[in-house]
This record gives sequence, structure tokens and C-alpha cells, in this order.
Amino acid sequence: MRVALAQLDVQFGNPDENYRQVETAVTRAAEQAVDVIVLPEMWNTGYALTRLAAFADFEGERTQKLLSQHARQFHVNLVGGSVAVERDGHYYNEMLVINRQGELLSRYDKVHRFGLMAEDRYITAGASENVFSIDDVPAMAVICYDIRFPEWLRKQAAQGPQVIFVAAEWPTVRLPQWRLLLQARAIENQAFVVAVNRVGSDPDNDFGGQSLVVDPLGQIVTEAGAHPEILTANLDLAQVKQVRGSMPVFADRRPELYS
Ligand SMILES: NC(=O)CCC(=O)C(=O)O
Repeated sequence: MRVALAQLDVQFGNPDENYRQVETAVTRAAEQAVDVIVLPEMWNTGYALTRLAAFADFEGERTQKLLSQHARQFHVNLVGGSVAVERDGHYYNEMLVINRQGELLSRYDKVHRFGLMAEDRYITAGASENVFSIDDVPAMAVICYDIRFPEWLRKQAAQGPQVIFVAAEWPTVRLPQWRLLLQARAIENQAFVVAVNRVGSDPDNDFGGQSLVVDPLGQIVTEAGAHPEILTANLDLAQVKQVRGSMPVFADRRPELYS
């Protein structure tokens, strides 16, 4: 599986510019013959949470239309990061996963709201899992702060995903934790982690990128810098089988003690 991580400079409260930027990034990434393109968190509005009434994507329609069109045009799978969506009078931090045919594979609302960035005041939390298959490869995806909850990822990883996708807006100040948390999630779940962060700034935070791919042993396969870029990597999925075969962590679990 060849993946592209679209590390973008999300423009605060400027959906039109952000949709344009995503179109360009997907087009550029698709030129590199990838199977999956991954986008960052809240890429339509950034964390302009006080202006969601004006800027959130109503029922995710604009986002789904754009991503589906591009998925079909370039015959590529899209893990659509996340966008601010309005539905039933509530706002969600929502991910859409679209296959090469432009069909919606999965819709996921961020489960753990990040109080330090005021999500608890403006965003409604999701409660559903996000496990799907991309080109018959079992996969799952979570959003940013969700990675601090290993029990949430484990519950889904126990269903067999070989790749864990992560979409984030993770501030520079905590990037050392970002890297360690992602390496830990990869090791404990014996899966690849493909994690996309944004770059640039908003009124409250700087974002330092460092999007990265981690292998099932926790080794960093590739890592971006602090500027916009399209980072690509080949995931050798045979490695997942090999690692799980040599140390059967999932079979050795004692869920009766801790579930
Ligand atoms: N957007 C987020 O969920 C940020 C999470 C974060 O920064 C953290 O330290 O956790």
C-alpha cells in the first residue's frame, strides 16, 4: 500500500481557500501513484470554533462531493482527515473515508473532545468506531486527541486493522508527545500508523507538522518537516503478519481482567 500524507497549512476560518488547497493537494498526491491519500484534522475551518454557524459544512455535503469526485477522477482512496460538519443542529469534527469509486466507506465523529482547544464547548462527541477496509486491507482511523486513549484504539485494533490512520491538528509545543504516542500505538497494536498533522498557525497555536509513518515495530518509516508537503511511503503489509506471528500479543490478551 502506497500512501500520501498531505501536510497542509490550514487557513483559519477560510473554507473556500481550504477546499481549493485540498483539491490541489489531492491532485498532486495522486500524480505520485499512491493508493491512499490522507488529510489533516479540521481542514475546512481550522479551529475557528466560534464561527461554526457560518463555516461548518452542512451535513458534510460539500466535503463529500469534492472528495468523491477526486477519488473517482484519480481512482484513489481518500482518508479525508476531518472537517467541521453541522448536522441536526450540532457541530461535529467528522472524518469521511471514500474509496476509489467515490463511495463513502466510513463516517466518523471524533470521540474525545480536546478541552485545551475548546472542543468540549462547541463540538458534539461521536460514539462510533471507525473500522473499514481499503482495497481489502483492514484499516481504522481516529482523530488527533483520540490517540491518547489507547483503550479506544485497542477496542478497534482487536478487530484486525493492519493500518491505523490518524488526522490531527497537533500543536508544536507537544510534538515530542505526538511522536511517542504514535510509536506506542503502533507497537502495542502491531500495525502501521499513518499520521497527518497540519502546519502553520491560528490565533492560539502554532502547528509544526511532523506528519509521520510508523511501522509495526514502532520505527519511523518517514517523517515530514514543518512546512507544507506531500509525504509518501510504501507500507510493506507483510511486516504486520510477520510481527504478529512472531509475538502473538492479541492472542495473549486477558480481556476478562480488563474489559
Ligand atoms: N486537535 C487535538 O485534538 C489536539 C490534541 C493535542 O494537542 C494533544 O496534546 O492531545
